Amino acid sequence: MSKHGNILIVDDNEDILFSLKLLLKHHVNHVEIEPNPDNIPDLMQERDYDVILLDMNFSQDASSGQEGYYWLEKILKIDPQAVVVFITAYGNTDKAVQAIKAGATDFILKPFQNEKIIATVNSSLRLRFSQEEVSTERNRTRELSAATDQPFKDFIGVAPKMKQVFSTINKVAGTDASVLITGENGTGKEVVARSLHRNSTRKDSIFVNVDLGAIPDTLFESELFGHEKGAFTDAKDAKPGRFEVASGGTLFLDEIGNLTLPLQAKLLTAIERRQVKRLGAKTPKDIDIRLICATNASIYDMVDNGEFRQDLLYRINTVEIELPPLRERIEDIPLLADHYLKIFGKKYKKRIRKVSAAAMKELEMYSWPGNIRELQHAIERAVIMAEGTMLEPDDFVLYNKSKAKSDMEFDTFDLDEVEKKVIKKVLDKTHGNISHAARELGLTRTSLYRRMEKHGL
Ligand SMILES: Nc1ncnc2c1ncn2[C@@H]1O[C@H](COP(=O)(O)OP(=O)(O)OP(=O)(O)O)[C@@H](O)[C@H]1O
Repeated sequence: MSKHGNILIVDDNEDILFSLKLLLKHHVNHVEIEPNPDNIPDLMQERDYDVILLDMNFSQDASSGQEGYYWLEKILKIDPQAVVVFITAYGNTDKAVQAIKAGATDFILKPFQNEKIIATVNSSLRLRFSQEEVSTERNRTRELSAATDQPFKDFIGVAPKMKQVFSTINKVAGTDASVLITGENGTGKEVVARSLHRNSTRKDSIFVNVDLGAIPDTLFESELFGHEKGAFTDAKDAKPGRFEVASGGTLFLDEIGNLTLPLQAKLLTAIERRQVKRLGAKTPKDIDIRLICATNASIYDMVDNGEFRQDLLYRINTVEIELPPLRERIEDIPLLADHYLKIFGKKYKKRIRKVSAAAMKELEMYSWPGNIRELQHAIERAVIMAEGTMLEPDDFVLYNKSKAKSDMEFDTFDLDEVEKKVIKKVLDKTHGNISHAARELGLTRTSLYRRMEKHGL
């Protein structure tokens, strides 16, 4: 047994107190004994106890155990993670079940068997330490997610495809269904995952984000499932995995397409069994997570090519949300540009009213390979560079700007072909809205219809 751990023993029988102290003091760091349960709250204020051994029956009420329950409740109120082991002379299965239901971890029977006491205290300490690791990891993750949630939590979109996304989020957020979010880089997959969590019954619990693309294969298991101390050379301390930390909340696995086939098999087993086993551990732990995955790869092609397991795909895609690239939601560009203009104007203390009409036209024409993230950076840079009160085309440096025009570059000068291409492009942009398309093209609706018919559009 380790010499770690502080133990508090509360029993009105002084003989028991002294014999337990004598037994345990060689095995743990500190043993405190206390005959009067009224002093428990003060003792817990003074020191952090890892395990509390608590008598069920104090003198006034000899065998019902009611006093034990009363003090158990008090202890758990002070420290909901407290590990309490009952001491009782009247053990039977019913009592044991009742005690565990009430929040006790275990119980030991009088008369004592020394080995049994040491084993119980030892496993209770292990439980306490592993709870502490999980809660330290949780706090760390919570701080990180609070930081990433901060500046850009608004979720903007009026394009029909985005309305569909919002409606799906509303329908599935409250369920525990697994969701697969697909979309190019920077289209907002993580934003969607966070919104699903925020609108779920798990919203007061944790959201844990794991970027599978950033974890080397060799660390995958220990990162996701955790490890015990000494499980491998660098495992100096035990560490809970992301699954354990996320238990009770939502686990977001980003870049799921990056997993190798052997790792996919391990992930599938964990999802199916709802259990994970730390590296080096003997027994698995139950986990309760809502799983959200995301990918920018065409996962169905990967299944066809044997690169992604079909059975895993079926486990993770109960509901699918497809995020459109920014170039297919042009009407959102002015809204997003405005949104980020406000944020960065404030950040850099610049009074910039708007994006000029000429600049906005360029933004709308650009293909945005990096999607919203690229737009965000473009606006940030423009805000920093701008000298006037409006963002002008020259304030923007768009990556491969020529790409902006690529749709409008023609490999023919045949006027008919060029006309067909232009009309098609405008119809795409207006999502087939004839009135809007006609207005953009400077045509009447009737003449647009006539031209569409001519080109078979
Ligand atoms: N609808 C939206 N409204 C406002 N901002 C958004 C929206 N969608 C995404 N963003 C912002 O765009 C940036 C990229 O979004 P996010 O990280 O969610 O994309 P992603 O698809 O997960 O990217 P990657 O594939 O690279 O992980 C973030 O800063 C996010 O706040």
